[in-house]
Amino acid sequence: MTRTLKPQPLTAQAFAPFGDVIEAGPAAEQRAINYGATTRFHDLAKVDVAEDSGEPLISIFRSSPIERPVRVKIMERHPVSSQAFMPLSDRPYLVVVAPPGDLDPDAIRAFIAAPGQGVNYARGTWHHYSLALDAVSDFLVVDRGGPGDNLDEVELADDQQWVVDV
Ligand SMILES: NC(=O)N[C@@H](O)C(=O)O
Ligand code: NI
Repeated sequence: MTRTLKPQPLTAQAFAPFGDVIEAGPAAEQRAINYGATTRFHDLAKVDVAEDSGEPLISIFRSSPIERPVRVKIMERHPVSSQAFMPLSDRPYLVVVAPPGDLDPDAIRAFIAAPGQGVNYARGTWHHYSLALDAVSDFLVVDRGGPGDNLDEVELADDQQWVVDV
C-alpha cells in the first residue's frame, strides 16, 4: 500500500529548511534602477557553487510532463552546490524535497510552485529531479560546473515511496 503525499503551496517560510524561493514578491528587497524604468528584486537566493573550483552554470531544462500518478521513487542531492530552477513557462510545477543529511523518506515534502516562483535547493538538499506538470516546461537552471561528483541518488524501497496527490 503506497502512502499519499499532499503538496502544499510554496512559500519562503515553508521552504526555508530546503533552500530559497525565488520570486518578485513583497518580501524581496526592491531597488529602483535604470532611471526608474526597472525594479531590481535583489539577491533572492544563495548561489553556492564555488566548492572545489566550481563555477556557475546557466542552463535551460526542457522537462516533459511527469506521468500520473506521480510516484516518488528516487531522490537526489548535490553535495557540493546549490541548484536553482526558475520556470520560464506560466504553469505550476511540482517540487519534492527532504532536508539535507541522511535521507529520511518520512521527511519528504511536496510543494506546488506557482508560475513566477522559482526554487533554489541549498547544498545537500534532497530533491526529486525536475517535475513538470501537464505540458513540456522550460526552466532556467543555475547550478555548478566543475570537478568531482556532485550527484548522489537514492532509490526508495517500495514501502518508502510516495504517491503525490496532484
Ligand atoms: N541531473 C541534473 O542535472 N538535473 C537534476 O539535478 C535535477 O534536479 O533536475
Ligand atoms: Ni538536481
